[in-house]
This record gives sequence, structure tokens and C-alpha cells, in this order.
Amino acid sequence: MNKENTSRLPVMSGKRAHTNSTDGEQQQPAQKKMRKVEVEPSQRFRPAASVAPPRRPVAVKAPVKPLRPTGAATVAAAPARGDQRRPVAAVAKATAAVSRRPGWDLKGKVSDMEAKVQNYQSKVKTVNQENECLKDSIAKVQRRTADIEQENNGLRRRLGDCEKELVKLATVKDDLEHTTKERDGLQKDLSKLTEEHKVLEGLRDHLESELRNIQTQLAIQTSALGRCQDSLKESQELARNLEETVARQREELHLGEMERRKLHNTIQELKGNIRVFCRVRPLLTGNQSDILHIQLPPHDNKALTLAKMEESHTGRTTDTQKSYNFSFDRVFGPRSSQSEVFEEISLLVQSALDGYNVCCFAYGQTGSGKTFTMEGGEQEELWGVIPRAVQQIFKSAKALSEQGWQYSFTASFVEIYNETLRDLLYKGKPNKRPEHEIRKVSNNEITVTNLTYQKVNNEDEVHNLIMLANQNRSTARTCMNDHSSRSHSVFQLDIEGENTARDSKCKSMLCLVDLAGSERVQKSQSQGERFKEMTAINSSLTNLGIVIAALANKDSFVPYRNSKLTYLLQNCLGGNSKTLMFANISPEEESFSESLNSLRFASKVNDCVIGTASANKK
Ligand SMILES: Nc1ncnc2c1ncn2[C@@H]1O[C@H](COP(=O)(O)OP(=O)(O)OP(=O)(O)O)[C@@H](O)[C@H]1O
Repeated sequence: MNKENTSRLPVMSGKRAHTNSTDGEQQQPAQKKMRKVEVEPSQRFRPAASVAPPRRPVAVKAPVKPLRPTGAATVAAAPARGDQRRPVAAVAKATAAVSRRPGWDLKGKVSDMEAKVQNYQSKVKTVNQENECLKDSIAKVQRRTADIEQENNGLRRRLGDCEKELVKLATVKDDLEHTTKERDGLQKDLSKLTEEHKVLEGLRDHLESELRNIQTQLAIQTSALGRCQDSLKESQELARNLEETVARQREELHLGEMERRKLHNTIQELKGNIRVFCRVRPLLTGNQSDILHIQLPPHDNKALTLAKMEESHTGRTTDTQKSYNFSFDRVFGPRSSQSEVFEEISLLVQSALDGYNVCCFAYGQTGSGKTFTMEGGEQEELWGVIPRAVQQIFKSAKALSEQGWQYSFTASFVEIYNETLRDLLYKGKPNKRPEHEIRKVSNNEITVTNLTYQKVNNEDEVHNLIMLANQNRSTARTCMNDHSSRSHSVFQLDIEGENTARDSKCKSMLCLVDLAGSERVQKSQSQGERFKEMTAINSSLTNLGIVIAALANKDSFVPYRNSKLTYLLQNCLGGNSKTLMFANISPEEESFSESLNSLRFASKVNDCVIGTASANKK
């Protein structure tokens, strides 16, 4: 640089002045170059400035200015180009003058020499000035250099910082890549979410439209609800009125029921507490019109005539027809159905639910149709009194439950065979049958020891018990009827009713009795065990007649205990009961005398008026 500066100095050395003073124009490029040199550093730093923040070097402002004065000084201090050439020309002139001066002209020569010295002094002065200027320039350049170095150091530090930053940026780049990946992933997620969002928006729109529909429906329903509530209020009001009406009608019904019971009882009393029905069995074979000896008046269902031609004992008189007229509460002919028969006794059965003891028994010779009347056949239309009575009892109990009556039923089925009691509901081993005794307990109630008293809740349960009883029933063969029953069977249903709302209770029993055959001993041709059976049967039936007669006569003593049958039926036959007797007769002519016998017995019973029944009420 010094070399450059040296070579580009704006001032010519004395020697050069001598050698190059001929061409003053050569100095100008040197001056231009010098300006250029001073400007270049700042220009060179510009690219760096473009990297680093633009920090303008301090030296840029200063350097140009002093150089101009230098140049100017050079121009001012130094002689003008024309002037610079003048000393040289003067020297040359002086030289030429010297050379031209004659040797003797010393004075001229001295004056030339002095001019020369002056010229050189002026040059020295100019050079010194330039030298000072240059020193200033050098100092400035040095300061500038220092500044530049300083700046350079700053830039290096900055470069270092930048490198560090670059390293950091490399990490940042990694982070950026990672972040970019994450961003890509997030963008994918975002696009997915955007899709989902779109779907959800669609769904939302759909739901919103549904919501609007629902809201519309809700509004409709709300208004309908309002209407319903109004109508509910009206209905509640109506229901209250109806409830009051129902309560009033219940009261009326109860009073009506009480009235009905009273009237029913009055009717039963008017009919008599013991009633006798006669039933003629149809012929089992042949035409019913062949029954000639039993005459039933067509318009009187209460009369019956037994007619028989009697031969003259002497043979002198003609045969005479002997007629036996009977009158009963009702006479059923051979064509009467089971339902017709039951219709007549259903009112009596109803009395049992009203708290009256009811007894219904079938009397007649073997094979006359007692069992058929009481039990009947398997088919419902052939059902006899017992199944029909049970059906009616449970039906009526159910109907009365609506009026607050609750009933409980207990069934027992006992057989009296040869004056011995047998439990027909017994389920144990035959050889372990217990013995039974009839006992009178408190309230004059009759009970049988060791007997099965089975609680029943419905018709079916009773039917099952009847089937069990039939299996247990003792049957014996006789020459008159293969399956004739040689025993009395007594089905008893104890009824207890309670109406808690009315604080009413009632207790009664329904006895349905299928008596053993009533035929006379000699006709049955029985012997031995059979004879004993017949005697016992006849004895108990005779006692039944005696008891009924005693009751009719209002005897102070009624011999109930003379037979097991009357003892067992004591409460059903007494004053506090309603009794119905079926007199069953066979249609065959050979049964004439047995039929006559039965009808006579029935007639006697029919003539009896047994006290006034009263309901067992609390
Ligand atoms: N009204 C009737 N209609 C049709 N068949 C009847 C009628 N009455 C009785 N019978 C029939 O007559 C036969 C004898 O009747 P049932 O067994 O009822 O007589 P019974 O008096 O009970 O005899 P027993 O004293 O021996 O038990 C049976 O076959 C029965 O089906």
C-alpha cells in the first residue's frame, strides 16, 4: 500500500520533476487513482455489509475530503502545471542564459542561481506541505485501517456468531424438518378432520332439521297433551262422579242382596224347609211309553200315580186296578234332564252361601237312579247335583266377592257302611285306615274324628276329591245291581263367608247324600254279610224317617244318635236347615212294591214341616 501510495503520490519528486516535468497531464491519472484507492475499501466492504447488518465504516466519510485539499493544496501550494513547468523552463532558460551568459557575467549567473534556489525552496516548501498532507492521509488511512480491522474483527465475531447461529440453524433445520413432517401429518389430520367436520356439519344440518321436525311435533304433542290433560280432568271428574255412583250402587246392591236373601228365605220357608222331589228313572232298555204303572199327569208336575191291576183272590170278581196317588213338591219324569232337575234345587244351593245349612239326599231302592241324580255322568250335560252345586257355589262366591264377601271352603267325604264311618278322601294305606267317631263339639257342631277336611279353592279341586272318593267308595255286588252301593255316602262342604267392610260373617254347610239302596231284605235275597249290610242300611233309613217324623212332630227328643247317618246329618236335618229329598223310583213293573214303599216314605217326609230355618250369621 505504501508502495502504491508512493507510486501514486500526487506530488512529483524533484527528480521526477526533472525527468517528467514535461508532461503535467500524467499527474491527473495519479490523482484519479488515489481517489479510487481511498474509495475502494468502503466499496470492498459493501458485500460484507450486505451479509452483515449495514454498518457503515467510519472511514468512508472521512477519507475523500482531505485528499482534495491535498490535491488542491498540491495545486495551490505547488505551482500550476504551467507554473511547474516554469521553474524548469526558468532553469532551462537560466541554463541557457548561463550557457548564453558570458563567462564574465557573474552577476547574472548569481542571479540565476538565486532564482534556482528560490525555485527549489518553493518546491521544498510545497513538497513539505504535501508531505504533511500525506502524513495526515497516512494517519487517516491508518485510523481507517484500524477501523477496518476493528470492523473486520467485529465482522469475524459476527461471522463466528453467524456460524454458531448457522449450527443452531442446522438444529433448527432438523427441528424444522421434524416440524414440517409434523405439520404434514397435522395437515393430513386437518384434512381428515376437515372431511369429518364436513360430514359432521352435514349430520348437524340433518339433526337440526330433525330437531326442527321434533320441535314441531313436540309443539303438536304439547297442544295435544294440553287437550288430553283437559279431557283427563274431565274424565277424573267423571270418574269421581262414577265412583260416587258405584259406591251408592254398591250400597244399594248390598241392600238389594240383603233383601234378596230375605225374600229368598221367605220363599224357601213358604215352600217348606223340607221338600221332596220324586224322580222316575227311564227304562234302561225299551220304549219309555211302556211304563204303564207309573202315571204322570201331563199338566201337573207335582203328582204321580202308581197303578196296578190286582187279581181277585177268589177269582169270582174281576181284576181291579189299584191306584196310589202321590203329591210332591215336584215330580220329574223319565225324560227329565239333569239340568232341569238341578234348576229346581239351585235356589236351595244358593241358600248355603247365604248362611243356611242345606241337605239334599237321594232315597230309593238300588238301581233307581240315586247316584245318577247326585253325581251323574262324566259329560257336563250329565253332571248330577253334586258337581252342579259345586259349580254354582264357586260361581256365586266369585260374584259375591265383588260385594266384599270372601269365602273359604272345606270339603269332606264320608261313607257309612255297616254303621261304620270310612273316610273317602283317605290317601294312606288301606290297612292303616284310622277309626272315626262322630263328636259334637262346642256350638253344637258335629265333627268326625280323624276325617280328612280338605280346604278347596275352586271347582276343579272339588272334582278331584270326588274322583278320589269314587275310587275309595265301597261297592259290592248284589244280584240286583252289579255296582249297587251298599253304603251311604255324604259329601259335605263347609262354607265360611266374611264381609269385612260390612262386618258380616256367615257359616253354613252343604250336605249332599247318596243313600244306600232302600230295598227290603227278603227281596234282595241277600244272605250272610249281605244280609247284615241290608239290615244296617234299612235300620239307618228307618231311623232317618223316625228323626224326620220327630222333627215334624216337634218332639222334645229327636233320636239322632240311633244311627250314624242321622247323627252325622243332625245339623242338616234340624230346625236350622233346608232339606231336600229325592225319591228315586225304578220304572220297571217288578219294582212296583219297592217304588210304592219309597213313595210312601217320601210322602211321610213331605208331610213334615221342620221349623223355620235361620241363617248362621254373626
Ligand atoms: N235319569 C236317568 N237317565 C238315564 N239313566 C239313568 C237315570 N237314572 C239312572 N240311570 C242309570 O241307571 C243305572 C242305575 O242307576 P244308579 O246307579 O244311579 O242307581 P242307584 O240308585 O244309585 O243304585 P245303588 O243304590 O246301587 O247305588 C245306572 O246305569 C244309571 O246310569
